[in-house]
Amino acid sequence: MPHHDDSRKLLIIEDDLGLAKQLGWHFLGMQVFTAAAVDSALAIVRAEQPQVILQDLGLPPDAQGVSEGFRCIEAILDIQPNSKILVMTGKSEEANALRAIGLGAIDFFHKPVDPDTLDLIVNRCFETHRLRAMNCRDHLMVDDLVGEIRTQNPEMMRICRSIKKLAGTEITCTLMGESGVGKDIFANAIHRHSPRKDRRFQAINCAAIPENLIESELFGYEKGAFTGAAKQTAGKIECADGGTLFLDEIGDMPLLLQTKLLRFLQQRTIQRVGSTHDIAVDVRVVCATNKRLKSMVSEGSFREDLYYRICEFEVEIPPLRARGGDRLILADYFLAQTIDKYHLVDMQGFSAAARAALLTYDWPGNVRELESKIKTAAVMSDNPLITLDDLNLEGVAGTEATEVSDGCVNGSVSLREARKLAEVSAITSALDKASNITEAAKILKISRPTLYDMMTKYQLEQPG
Ligand SMILES: Nc1ncnc2c1ncn2[C@@H]1O[C@H](COP(=O)(O)OP(=O)(O)OP(=O)(O)O)[C@@H](O)[C@H]1O
Repeated sequence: MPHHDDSRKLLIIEDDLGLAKQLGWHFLGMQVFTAAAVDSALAIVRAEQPQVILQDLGLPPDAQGVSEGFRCIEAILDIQPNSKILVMTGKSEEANALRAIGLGAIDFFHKPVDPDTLDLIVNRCFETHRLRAMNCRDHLMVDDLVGEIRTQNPEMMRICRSIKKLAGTEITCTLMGESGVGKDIFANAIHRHSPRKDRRFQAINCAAIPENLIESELFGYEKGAFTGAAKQTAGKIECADGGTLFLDEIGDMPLLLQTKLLRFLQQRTIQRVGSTHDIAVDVRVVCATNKRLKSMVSEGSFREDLYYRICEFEVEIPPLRARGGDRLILADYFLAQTIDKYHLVDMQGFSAAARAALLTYDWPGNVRELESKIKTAAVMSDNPLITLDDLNLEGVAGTEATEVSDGCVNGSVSLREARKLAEVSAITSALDKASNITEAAKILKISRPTLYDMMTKYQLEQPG
């Protein structure tokens, strides 16, 4: 008698009742549910949340076709994105199986299936589900740490943990990284998790203020200090007293002002323009820049002493293209936000080719670019699934023939696209789980050189 494990729930979606029963007997060791059509399957998914689903593609009323099978995969993943769906197909249905993987199924096998192979695949799915659920808990934990930051990337999670620790201190830190990687939201997170959270978060974009105004903006001025100084005015630093001062684009601060800022950071006092009176100000300083400050120091355009003063702790936020599966997590997140905001009730997600492109595109504008592409695509798309064309990615040709009617995708993604998507998803998820290439290659059961080749081919980055 096999050991019975009630925590394992398996749903079999199969309209051949004989086969469904036979499969049910095979898995006596777990809770098994069966359904013969999409609606009854979805009802079970909602009520029981099975971790693993064995699904036939030919389901009534389209038992000879695949439209119901595909609809079922999408609807299940909509309800429960972490479901592990295994697709059962006939021998000649490789293209459909790959397309199912493109839609989010984890694997497929041909009928009739060898019982030992079936056991292996199903057990592996339960294990993958368990690991993913653990990862998600970790993700939620990090989410809780830093508010709206969405990530499952190990390097980003490490950064989130550092930020949490850093927040409780008075250390002056500088966030580095390309434009749009999320420096602003990290700066905000530092403030919200600090003892100063109930006081002001005062942000200044040093690149956005004309050079001749920065000084008075930062330090304030006395009445009559210059033409137009009609009344005594406190500067941004003074206004931040008790709270956090966020100096964004610090690399754009003019040299002369750098000297004045350094003096403030050393003495913690300011003098308004037109005054020699020192005013003590108690602020926590956080800086951000997309410039290479160290090179600026060597070139003489950034003061070395200021560099060391603001970089007591340096955080390098990786570009989006180096964050593996985060691209899909963030894409889903921004899509959900847009659906909510604009009540896009018919919008269901991304087509397989669009998902593949989300993972392989370089995202030079990082998260900001991703956010704006997804929002525009969701609002402008005429289809329930956002297509590659809708995303309008520079240098990526729209090669998708996706026809949509009645909420079902009838057109097909080319076999090449589906294979690419399956490979990219598998590689990024292995890279996310593994701490190095060797481990990732092991998970994927391929050699390291092969993995390197594939990463180069799909422009995927190494784990941090
Ligand atoms: N991990 C994340 N999770 C959710 N939203 C994010 C994440 N990272 C960035 N964003 C969003 O992406 C957009 C750009 O982020 P942000 O403004 O923080 O980037 P930045 O690095 O400060 O850019 P810049 O250097 O141009 O100022 C914002 O709308 C932000 O909310």
